[in-house]
Amino acid sequence: MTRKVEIFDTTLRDGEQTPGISLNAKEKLEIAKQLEKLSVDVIEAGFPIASNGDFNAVKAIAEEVRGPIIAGLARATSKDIDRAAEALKPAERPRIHTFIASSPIHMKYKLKMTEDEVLEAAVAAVKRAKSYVEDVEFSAEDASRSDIEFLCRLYSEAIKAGATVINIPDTVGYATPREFANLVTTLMERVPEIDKAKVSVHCHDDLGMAVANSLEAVLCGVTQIECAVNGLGERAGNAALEEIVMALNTRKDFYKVEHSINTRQIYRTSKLVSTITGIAIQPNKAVVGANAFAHEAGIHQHGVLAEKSTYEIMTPESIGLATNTLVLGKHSGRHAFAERLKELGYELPQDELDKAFERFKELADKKKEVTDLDIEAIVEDQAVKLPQSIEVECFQVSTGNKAMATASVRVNINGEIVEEAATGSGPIDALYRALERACNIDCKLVDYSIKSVTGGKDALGEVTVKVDKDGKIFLGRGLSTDIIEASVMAYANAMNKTLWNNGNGKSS
Ligand SMILES: CC(=O)SCCNC(=O)CCNC(=O)[C@H](O)C(C)(C)COP(=O)(O)OP(=O)(O)OC[C@H]1O[C@@H](n2cnc3c(N)ncnc32)[C@H](O)[C@@H]1OP(=O)(O)O
Ligand SMILES: CC(C)C(=O)C(=O)O
Repeated sequence: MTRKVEIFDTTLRDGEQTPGISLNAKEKLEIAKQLEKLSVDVIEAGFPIASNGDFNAVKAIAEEVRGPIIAGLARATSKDIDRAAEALKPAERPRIHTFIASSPIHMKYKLKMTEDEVLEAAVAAVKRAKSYVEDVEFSAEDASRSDIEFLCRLYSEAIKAGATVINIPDTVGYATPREFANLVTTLMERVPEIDKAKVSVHCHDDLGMAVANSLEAVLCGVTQIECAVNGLGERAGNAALEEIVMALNTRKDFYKVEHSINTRQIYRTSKLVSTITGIAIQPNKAVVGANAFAHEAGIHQHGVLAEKSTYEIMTPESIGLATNTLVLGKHSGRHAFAERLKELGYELPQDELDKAFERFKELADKKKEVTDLDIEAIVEDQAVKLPQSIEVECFQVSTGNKAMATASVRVNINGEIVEEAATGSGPIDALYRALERACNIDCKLVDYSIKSVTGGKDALGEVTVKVDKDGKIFLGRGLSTDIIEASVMAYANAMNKTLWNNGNGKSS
């Protein structure tokens, strides 16, 4: 039978120790209910002695959440254990998690206790916890920097005292995967009573090795992993739940273990935790980051369009995400662009598609990401385009609150290059006057409007103008990330139409 690894979620305890997070009982309960849906085996709901608020949160979770074991943390002291027991009273499946540090550094400087005193406190704590609940977890804090002889003695005595779970923490994220595997294996071999308890690990991410260390421990035979959603936790955080679970899933061929997590709830859980804690998820975060299922490069997009597994080792659906995304940007290719146009309902003939793709690439050089609205704007702009008799080759404008706006333009009118300059009440007015002079068209601007077609600082601006020429109104549109350029394009577009109306336009 395949071994099962239990997922002990400590988002609400160690996760809450993330600098800047303080959750109230209602928020903790909401997260706990989502963790229940995620189907974690254990929810460490808090540290009841820490505050009345945390006591109440653990109690509320113990009252309302059914299914997972509900754990409360306690130092190896009577008052902590009594408080934890009190908070956990309503739980269907309570667990008291008691701990004491075992490393020379912690014992000498923090606890000011000898090995024997720590051993005695640990045994007394486990026994006291056991007097309240059947399920007692014992952790030797800073195990990875502890003396192995002492550690074996400590775990052995904790199990004899009634611990049902012994947890091996890499409290300060110091161990390397090989060292941590050696530690776990040594304890498995040398603690005589170890088969009477579940063996757990709790890894921190100070050197970015929390997930790797936890997974190494799985290979050594541990049956519980402690982790937190989005990798939250003290300092650099804990092993990220979603990374561990998806590694076990995706590489089941390698780890060969079962777990109970409903992976389709991962994305929702991650979002909820991020929203409630206010800790944003970095875009390149494994599994749940915004880019985890996004492809930008043309070669990758082409591969994914042909067969998703070319560049996706797990499906977005498996974590509860509707779909992957092909992000259109400067690295994208024709395949992805054409596919997006199709999704947006545009079926363009090849020559128009080529033109639109060219404009898309020009825009992508200026913008980080080209959105659907940008693409629609490009296609629609192209659809209404008449052959251009007037092409603005370049323009320049200078303005200031204490200076007269001056503009110059160079225009190609049916192959003839004309340069002109003008002043105006503002940069747009100056440019429009220069354009009128260069094109020798006597028209009047009757309406000017500008709007942002897309969001962000690098959004496309769309300028629409109405121009009166001999009593007739001509509409012009311009689109650019530069609103001055969009204004020039819009006016040139309207003037171009006046020429076509007069029969002066020329097919380009
Ligand atoms: C590795 C971990 O993540 S462990 C969990 C860490 N989490 C937290 O500390 C969050 C909640 N903590 C708190 O609210 C507070 O620290 C409390 C309520 C637990 C204790 O507060 P205070 O009584 O004011 O003590 P303070 O936090 O300043 O110092 C810790 C005390 O606990 C002792 N202690 C630390 N760990 C343990 C332990 N496992 N068993 C027994 N005593 C311990 C320390 O030696 C120190 O004792 P001292 O007051 O006699 O010097
Ligand atoms: C309480 C223990 C498990 C802990 O949080 C740690 O050692 O990091």
